[in-house]
Amino acid sequence: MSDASLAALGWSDYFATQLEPGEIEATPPARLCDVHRDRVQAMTPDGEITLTLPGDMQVGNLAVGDWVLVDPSENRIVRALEPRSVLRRRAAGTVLMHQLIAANVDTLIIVTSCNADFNPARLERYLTLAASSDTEPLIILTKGDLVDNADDYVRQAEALSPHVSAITLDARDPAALDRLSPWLKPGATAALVGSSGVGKSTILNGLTDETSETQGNRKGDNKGRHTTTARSLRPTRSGAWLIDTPGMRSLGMSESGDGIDRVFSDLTELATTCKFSDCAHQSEPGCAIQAAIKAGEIDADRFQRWEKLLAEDRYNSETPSEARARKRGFTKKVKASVQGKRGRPG
Ligand SMILES: Nc1nc2c(ncn2[C@@H]2O[C@H](COP(=O)(O)OP(=O)(O)OP(=O)(O)O)[C@@H](O)[C@H]2O)c(=O)[nH]1
Ligand SMILES: [Zn+2]
Repeated sequence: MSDASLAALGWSDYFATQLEPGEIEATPPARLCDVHRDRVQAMTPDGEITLTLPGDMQVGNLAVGDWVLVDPSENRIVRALEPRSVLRRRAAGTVLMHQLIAANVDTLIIVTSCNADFNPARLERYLTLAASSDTEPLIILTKGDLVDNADDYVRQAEALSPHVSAITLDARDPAALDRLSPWLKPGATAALVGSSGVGKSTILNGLTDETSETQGNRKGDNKGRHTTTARSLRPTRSGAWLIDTPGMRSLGMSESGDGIDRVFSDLTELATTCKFSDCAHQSEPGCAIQAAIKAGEIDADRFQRWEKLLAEDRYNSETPSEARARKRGFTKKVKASVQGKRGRPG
């Protein structure tokens, strides 16, 4: 197995540095392309394999996109490598739990359209999701062909945060999809999120090719051997990978963590210069936020959306017992304990 063929699957130094000497030969790496309750599928430079889990490992701790080390004699996972990024959602239950949706995603492609779906608050939530999961956000504004002012939408989208790129296109036009190539280099991994009907399937189908030969085929092997195209991790024609699972498509934005601080880094920073450290940015004397709004330096609507996201994040990060306590009226006490948890991993 060559480093080049592993790199085509998304392998990088980030994973190589987690290995002990000799480990890569004894227990070769594989990348998960399908995670089911009873079975895990993985890609290797030699094709796709079905893996079993060791007794002390639960399938819930694995996600599509993860790298694992495999005992080749039994096709059994030995251990999972630390992912570079993780997308997760809050799971229903009595304690605060998370469900893993995808691992090792480089770019979170946020899809919206240049019309009724365009909504700054919704986009900020997705940007927050990208920031809290260590993925790079890219906003795609579809249906640019249906409006005269597509560039206005691009400007509005890029104004949402100091750290975002946006492009507009007609998702049905294959030539337009070529503009995504900087984010879809060989070995790179992307995932698409967005409301129903904005064009996610159109983009996915435009970038992938069901009949293309997959990794198992080598040059010179003309036997026509085709490995099954992975369903959840799909290869693009440019050699990148797209994660497409039902969980990914319906990924909400309830778990924001420190992502909000990163998307609104300019406001977070400005707030540290308010006179009072617990300033609510309403009518306190010496409030830097209100002063900046008055001076026209920041947009009042954006400030309101920031406040709303922070309040929602506090609410969503409550465990059921904290929620009961809040409802009983111990608001202050709960708030303090919930705030202490912000930004904690998993
Ligand atoms: N004019 C135009 N139509 C588009 C564009 N992108 C998507 N469409 C159309 O919009 C409709 C919905 O697109 P889909 O790709 O199915 O949307 P989706 O986001 O996958 O929707 P769900 O599967 O419900 O999540 C289809 O009829 C597409 O042809 C675009 O850029 N321009
Ligand atoms: Zn203030």
